Amino acid sequence: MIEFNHVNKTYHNGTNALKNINLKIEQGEFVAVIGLSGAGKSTLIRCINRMHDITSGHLYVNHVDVSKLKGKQIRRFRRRIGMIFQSFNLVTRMSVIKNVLVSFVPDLPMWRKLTGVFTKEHKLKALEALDKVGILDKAYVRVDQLSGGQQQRVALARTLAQNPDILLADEPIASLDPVTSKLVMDDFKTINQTMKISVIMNIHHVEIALEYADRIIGVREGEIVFDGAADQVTKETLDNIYGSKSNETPFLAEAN
Ligand SMILES: Nc1ncnc2c1ncn2[C@@H]1O[C@H](COP(=O)(O)OP(=O)(O)OP(=O)(O)O)[C@@H](O)[C@H]1O
Repeated sequence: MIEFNHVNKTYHNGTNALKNINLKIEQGEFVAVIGLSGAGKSTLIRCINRMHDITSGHLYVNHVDVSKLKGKQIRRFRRRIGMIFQSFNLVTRMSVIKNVLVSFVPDLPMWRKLTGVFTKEHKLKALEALDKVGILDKAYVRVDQLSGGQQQRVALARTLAQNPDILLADEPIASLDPVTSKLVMDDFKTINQTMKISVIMNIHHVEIALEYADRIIGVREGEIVFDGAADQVTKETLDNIYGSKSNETPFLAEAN
């Protein structure tokens, strides 16, 4: 479970990115965080795995007080929380399987990871993770020979190999075409449903958020202005989250 208790986040330049956030996310939920650019979505997600420190309040992940973690504890804590980025974060000159294998040696520097010798068991686990996202046949292909959607699936497989409880995804489909985006979202959904991994995703495509997520959190100027089931989201909800800009945004036209 993830629990925010009166959480505030102020950056060094004085930007108040999160204001009194109170939130509980149970294990296995699929949550989409939506809102305008600059609303605080990334900050919200990145506080969960301590990529950002909160300024005040309490943030618990599986009853661990995240702010109290130090050094090695943070690295160990992050192993159970996968993170997927818009830019995939892969080593593109290397094979797909090597990119997945690095997840087994999280504490080594990247050069040691990539030159490291891996056990047969690690290789089998990596292949299994690739199979789960449907790209087993690409295991020995260089990443730079794959499409964007396939690269995002490699990133997903690398995260799955870590055996996470939680998957944080920061705009995972922002650089993908609509068809590929759906395929990647299908993977997230399957992973969420079959492995009971919580998915917390920051996403700009509202219609996709409503289609795939069970729960929608609407953020506006650092505050949660909506928190409810995807099927409860109305045009008024979106107007409240996006303000007057909602009418100008084409992807909102399909909602409701
Ligand atoms: N490292 C930082 N230092 C200072 N201010 C920051 C930093 N990161 C984000 N901010 C500010 O905090 C606020 C929230 O930013 P955040 O990136 O969380 O928004 P977002 O909703 O994810 O936006 P986008 O959809 O454009 O990624 C914005 O005003 C932003 O300018």
